[in-house]
Amino acid sequence: MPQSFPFRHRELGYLALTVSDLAASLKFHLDVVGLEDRGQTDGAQFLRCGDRDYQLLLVEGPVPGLQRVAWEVEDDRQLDAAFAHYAVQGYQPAWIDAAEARALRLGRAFRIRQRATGIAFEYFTGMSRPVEPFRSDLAGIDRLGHVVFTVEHFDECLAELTGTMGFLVSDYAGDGVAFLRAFPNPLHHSFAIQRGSDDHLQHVNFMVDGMDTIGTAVNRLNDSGTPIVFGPGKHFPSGSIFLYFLDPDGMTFEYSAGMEEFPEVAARDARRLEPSLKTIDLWGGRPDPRFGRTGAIDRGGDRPGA
Ligand SMILES: CC(C)c1ccc(C(=O)O)c(O)c1O
Ligand SMILES: [Fe+2]
Repeated sequence: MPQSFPFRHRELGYLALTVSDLAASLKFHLDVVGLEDRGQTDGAQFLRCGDRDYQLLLVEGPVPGLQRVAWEVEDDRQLDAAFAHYAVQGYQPAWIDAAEARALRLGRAFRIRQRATGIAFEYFTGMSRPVEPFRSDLAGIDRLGHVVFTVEHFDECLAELTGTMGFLVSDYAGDGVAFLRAFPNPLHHSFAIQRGSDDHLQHVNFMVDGMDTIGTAVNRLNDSGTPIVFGPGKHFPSGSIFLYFLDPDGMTFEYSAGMEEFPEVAARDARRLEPSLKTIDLWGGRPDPRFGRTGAIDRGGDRPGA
């Protein structure tokens, strides 16, 4: 991390997703995935798996995919610094208005659009905090973990993420995958990109509390008719045990247990891992063809910063 970088992330805050049938997706996320229902406002469904009010926001629409990736920064000073930084860099950041912030249960937030992909990034502070800690008896989820995109212009995207957007590379798999941490958050990756022939959502990850939870999930997913598309297996880069499955729209979600953490100072350098299937699954599994295929990137609309 360059010492001069002007803002500090807290964590990946929430993801806003479009789903084609909100009732079906809500049932899936409550009864199969194990998220907590935090209610609806203006047709948007809030779902929780962490210490803030929500980590997933579902909105019904014709094209399933990602609306935005939202990052919590450490405090209001960091938010103002991030806004000023993006303004100087020519991103034209736009604050959301007070009514939208209230509807989203946030203090303040602004949005930009990533140049290489058109992905909307939101930065916020002040999401409301429930008094009760989150507990997922069904699925043992600890938190929203990371989001991964397939991108057409991989090199430009990576240069932007590490150049102007404040991410650090934890590992590469060949020259086709980069795992990125949101400085100074210690997780090996909160964001990753893989090289592809177009831009789309690859998967959304929930971190869970252990191997038993992954094993139990295999049976729960099978019993509910949820397609498992990769795993259980073991990722070499982060050292996690993983399981990928599809939501009702065919978007890929992942449970993973365990992840390397990085110190803020004197972190190890990024490794360039061999681009083999073994790097992705040390146990020798192979993904189903549906793995990481579905999920459009919403590049427009009527939201501020869009
Ligand atoms: C297959 C994808 C890109 C992948 C690879 C490795 C890890 C990890 O090491 O944790 C992931 O989480 C992935 O999603
Ligand atoms: Fe993942």
